Amino acid sequence: MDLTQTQERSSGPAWADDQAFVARAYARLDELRTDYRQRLAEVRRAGPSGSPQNRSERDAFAAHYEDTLARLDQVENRLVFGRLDLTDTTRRYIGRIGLADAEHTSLLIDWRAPAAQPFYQATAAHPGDVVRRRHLMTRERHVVGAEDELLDTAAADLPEGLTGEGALFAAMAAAREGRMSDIVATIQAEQDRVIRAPREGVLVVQGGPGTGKTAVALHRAAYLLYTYRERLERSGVLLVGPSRVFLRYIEQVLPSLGETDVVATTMGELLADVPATGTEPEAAAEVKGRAVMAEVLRRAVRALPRPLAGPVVLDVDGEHLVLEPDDVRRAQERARRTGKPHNVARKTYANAALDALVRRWAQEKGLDEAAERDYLRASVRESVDARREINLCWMPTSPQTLLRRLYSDPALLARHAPMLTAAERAALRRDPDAALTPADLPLLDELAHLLGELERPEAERARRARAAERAAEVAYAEHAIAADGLGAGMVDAATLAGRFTERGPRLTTAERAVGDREWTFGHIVVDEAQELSPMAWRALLRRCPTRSMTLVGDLDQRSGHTRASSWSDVLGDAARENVREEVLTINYRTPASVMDSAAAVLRARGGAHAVPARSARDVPDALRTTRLAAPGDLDGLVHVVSDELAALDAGRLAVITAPGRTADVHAALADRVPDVAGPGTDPLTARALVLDPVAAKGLEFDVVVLLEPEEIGATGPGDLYVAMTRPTKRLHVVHSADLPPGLVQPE
Ligand SMILES: Nc1ncnc2c1ncn2[C@@H]1O[C@H](COP(=O)(O)OP(=O)(O)OP(=O)(O)O)[C@@H](O)[C@H]1O
Repeated sequence: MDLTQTQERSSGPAWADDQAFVARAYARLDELRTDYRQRLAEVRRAGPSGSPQNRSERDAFAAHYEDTLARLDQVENRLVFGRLDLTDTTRRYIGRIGLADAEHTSLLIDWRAPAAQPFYQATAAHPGDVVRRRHLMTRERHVVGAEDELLDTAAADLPEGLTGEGALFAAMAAAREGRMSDIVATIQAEQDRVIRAPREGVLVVQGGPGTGKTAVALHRAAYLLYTYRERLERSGVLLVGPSRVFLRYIEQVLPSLGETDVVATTMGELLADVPATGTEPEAAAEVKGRAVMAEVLRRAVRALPRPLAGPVVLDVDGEHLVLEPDDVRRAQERARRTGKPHNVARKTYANAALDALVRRWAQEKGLDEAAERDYLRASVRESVDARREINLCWMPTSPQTLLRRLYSDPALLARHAPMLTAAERAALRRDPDAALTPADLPLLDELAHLLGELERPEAERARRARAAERAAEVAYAEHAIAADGLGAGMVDAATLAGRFTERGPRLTTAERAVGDREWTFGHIVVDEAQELSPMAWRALLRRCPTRSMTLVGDLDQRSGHTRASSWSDVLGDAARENVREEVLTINYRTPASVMDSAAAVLRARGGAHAVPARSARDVPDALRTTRLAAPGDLDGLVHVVSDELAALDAGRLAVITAPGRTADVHAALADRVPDVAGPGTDPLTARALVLDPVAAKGLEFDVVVLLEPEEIGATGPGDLYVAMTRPTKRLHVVHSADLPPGLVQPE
C-alpha cells in the first residue's frame, strides 16, 4: 500500500487543544438544543386558544423546532472529526454540521461547505493553503487519537493516494453491525469529487464492488441538499434502492449527516401502489425492458380511437340525425392535435363530434345555430344513441387493461410490435389474469403517461382548490414570519406553509411528492443502477425532467445473463444526452485476495466490462475452500458455518446459495447451528443468515460462506461476482463440484 504523505502519529497532549475545541463545540451544540427546546415549549405553552390561523401557525413553528431538534440530536456521535492547519497559521475544524457561536462567529465547519473541501482533496502535490490535515478520533465527547498528514513539499512527487489511512483502516476493519455507517470522516479524494460534482445533468458513477458507491450516493444527497437547500427542499430529493431490506440497511446514514428530508423508495414502490408479485423468465423481462417497448405502447395507444365504419342514424330528441365517419375522423384529428394523453384528449374529441352533429342538425332544419346552440347541444348530449356511438369510437382505457390485452392477444401485439421477432413476442404472451411482474411496472408507468388519468372531474376540481389554498398559505406564512420574526432566519415561507396544510401525520415535501404521480423531483439518486432497464430509466426521467440525477452502479454486478458493456447499453440511447461518467477504483470492503479471485472468476466467464477495482487492503487467510464429500452433503456445510461463527467474536456471517436453495440450506443449518436465521427473518439483525445473491446485493458481512459457486454462477456471472465480493474478512467456499475457473485454491 502506498503511503503518500508524511504520517505522524500524535500521542497524549498533542491533541489537548483539540480536546478543548471539541468540548466547546459540544457546549455550543447543547446550548442550541436547549434554546430550541425552550422555543418549542413556549410555542406549545401558548395552548390551543386563538383563531384557527394562529393555531396552525403555532403548529407550524412547533413542527419546525421539532425537526431542528431531531437533527441536532442525530449529530452527537463524532461531531468533530477533522482539523486543517493553514499557511496563514489559522485552523479550521471540520464536523458533521456547521456551528457558529452566539456572536455568529464560525466555530465548526460543515463537511459540505467549500471551506471543508481541502480536508478531502488536498494532497502533497496540490496542498493549496493546507500545511497539515489532522484526523481526530473521538469516543463520546473525548478525543482519543489523532493522525496527522503533513502536506509538505518533500512528499510532493508522490502520486495521489489514500488520506487519513489510520482512521480509514480502522473503519474498514471494524466488525459489521448490520447497518451502514457514514464515511464522513474518511471520504477519499476520488469519492469527494463525485460527492461534490455539479448538480446539473445525469452523473453515472461506475464503481466495482466495495468502492463506496452507496456511501457516496448518500453523501452526495446530503451535499446537494446542503448546497442547494432552498431549491431541493421544495421539490425533494428521491433515493431509489434495490429493496426494502437495503433501504433499511442504509437508513441511518442520512440522519447521521443531519439530513432527514430525503425519501428512500424502491423502483417498484415508486411506480405502483401494489407490489408486482409475478415472476417470469429472464427473456420476457429483458424484452419488456427494451426502449423499443415505448414505441410499441405508443402505437397501441394511438390505435385506440376507432373509425366509424359507416354512417349511423341516431335518435336525438325524436329527430333522426346522421353521424358520418368523417365527423368522427375530423373530431379525432382535432383531439390528437392537442397532444394530450388519450383519456384527457377524449374530451376534445367528444366535444368536436357533438359540435358536428349540432351543426348538421341546425343546417338540416334551417335553424340559427348560434341562437339554438345550447338547446341543440343539450339534446345531443342526452341522446343515448349519440353518446353510445361517439363513445365507442374513443373509449377511455386504463394502463392495466391495455397491457393485459397486448400480452394476451397475439394478433394485437403483432400489429403494434412488428419490430419484435415472433419469438420475442411469444416471450411476452401471458394470461390476462396473471400477476404483474416487476418488469411490467415501467410499462404501466409509460402507459399511464400516454393515457393520462381516467376522467374524474371531482379530482380535477379538488386539485385546483388545493393549489389555490396552498398559494394563500404561502402568502400568509410570509406575513407571519415578517410580523413576528419567529423564524429567526431558520425557516422559509414555503416550508412553514407546508406545515400549515398538513393534516394527520406530518409530512415533508419529499414524502408528499412520493404520493403524487405527477410530482417531479429536484434530484434523483439511484443505487444499483445497473439493474435499470431503458424503460425504467424513462420512468425515472419523467419524474425528473431537469435530468438532475446521480446513478451509481457496477455493470459487472448486473443480474442475469444479459450483459452490458456500457451504460448506454443499460439505459438505452436516451442516456447519451447530457450524461457524465465518473469511475471509483478502490474497494474498501473486500480483502485483496478475495477480490482478485472474484475478478478472475468473472473474467473466466467473459463478464468483466468495467474498470476493475483495487482492494485497499488484504487480510491474512481471507480465502478458504472446503470440498464436500458429495453433492447435497450438508454436514460439511454445518461444520464450516459452526467453525466460522465460533471464530467470529463480533460481526456477522452470511451463507450465500443459489436462488431456490435457501429454504433447504436453512432447514439443514437451523437445527444444528444456533444463531442462524433463515428466510423470513430480518437479514439486518441476524448474526448469521442464509440468502441468495440477489438478496445479498448491496449488503456486506464479515464472513461469507459461499455454497456451490457453480450453481450460483448458473444464474449469471454477475450474481456469482456479487456473492464473492460481500465479505470484509473472509470468503469460505464450500463445494462438491469443481471450483469455477479462475478461483484458485489457496495453499
Ligand atoms: N472512504 C471510506 N471510508 C471508510 N469506509 C468506506 C469508505 N468508502 C467506503 N467505505 C466502506 O466500504 C464498504 C463498501 O461501501 P459501499 O457499500 O458504499 O460500496 P458499494 O460500491 O456500494 O459496494 P457494492 O457495489 O459491492 O455493493 C462500506 O462498509 C463502506 O462504509
